[in-house]
Amino acid sequence: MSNPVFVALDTPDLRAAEALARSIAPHVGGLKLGLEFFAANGPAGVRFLGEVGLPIFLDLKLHDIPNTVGKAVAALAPLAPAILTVHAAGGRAMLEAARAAAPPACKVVAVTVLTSLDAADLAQAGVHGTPAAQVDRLADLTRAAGCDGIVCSGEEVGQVSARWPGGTFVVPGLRPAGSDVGDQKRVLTPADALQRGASVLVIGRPITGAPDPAEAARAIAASLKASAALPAGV
Ligand SMILES: O=c1ccn([C@@H]2O[C@H](COP(=O)(O)O)[C@@H](O)[C@H]2O)c(=O)[nH]1
Repeated sequence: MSNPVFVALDTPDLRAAEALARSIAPHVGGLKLGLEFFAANGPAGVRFLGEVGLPIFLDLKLHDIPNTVGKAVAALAPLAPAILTVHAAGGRAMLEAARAAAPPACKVVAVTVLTSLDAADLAQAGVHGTPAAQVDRLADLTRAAGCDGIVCSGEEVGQVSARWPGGTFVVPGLRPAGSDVGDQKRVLTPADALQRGASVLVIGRPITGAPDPAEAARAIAASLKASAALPAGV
C-alpha cells in the first residue's frame, strides 16, 4: 500500500461523499465508509463510491454471535472491500467466523479499544488496567483467530506491531499538530503513527472538516513524506 491514508467519509449524504472523495483522491490511498454512510446508503452507496477507483475500507465494526457475523460478512463479500472491521470483544469464534466468510483478498481487522476511550472509560465498563494492556490481550486473541490485524490508537501501535510481525495495524484518532481532537481521547499525529508501525492511517474530520479538504489531504501526505515515513514517489 503506497499511500496509507484512508479518509473517513462520515456523512449520510451520498453526493457530498462522492464530491469529497473525488477532490481528495489524488492525495489519499483509500476511502473508509462507516456506520453513518452505510446506514444511509447501504451496499448501493458502497458500489457507487467504488467507482471513484480507490480501495474501500468498510468500517462496520461487526459485533454479534458467530453465526450472525459470519453471515453478515458473507453478505458484504460481493462489495469486495479491501478492509472490513469487526469487534475483537466478540470473541474467538466470532473472529474465526468473520475471517472464514470474508474473501481472501479482504483484510479482516478487529477493533481492540476504541480511540475515543481512556482508562477511566474502560474501568466504567469493568475493564481494569490500561488501554495498552487491553489492546495487547485483544490483539493476541485476534491473531490466534487467524484475522489479519487490529484497530488501535497511535499510543499502542508501536508495542503491538513489534509483537505481531506481518500484522495489519489500522490507526484512527489521528490529528495533525494543533488540530481539534473532538471526541477522540488517544490521539497522535499521522507521521508519528506511521513511524511507530501503523499500516493504515484513518483520518476523517481533519480532512473532511477542513475549509479545503483537498489541501488538507495534500498537506498530510506531505507531512508523511517530510518525516521520511512514506516511500519517495507517493
Ligand atoms: O477506535 C476507533 C475505530 C474507528 N474509528 C473511526 O475512525 C474515524 C475517525 O474519524 P476522525 O474524524 O478522524 O476522528 C471515524 O470514522 C471513526 O468511526 C475511530 O475513530 N476509532
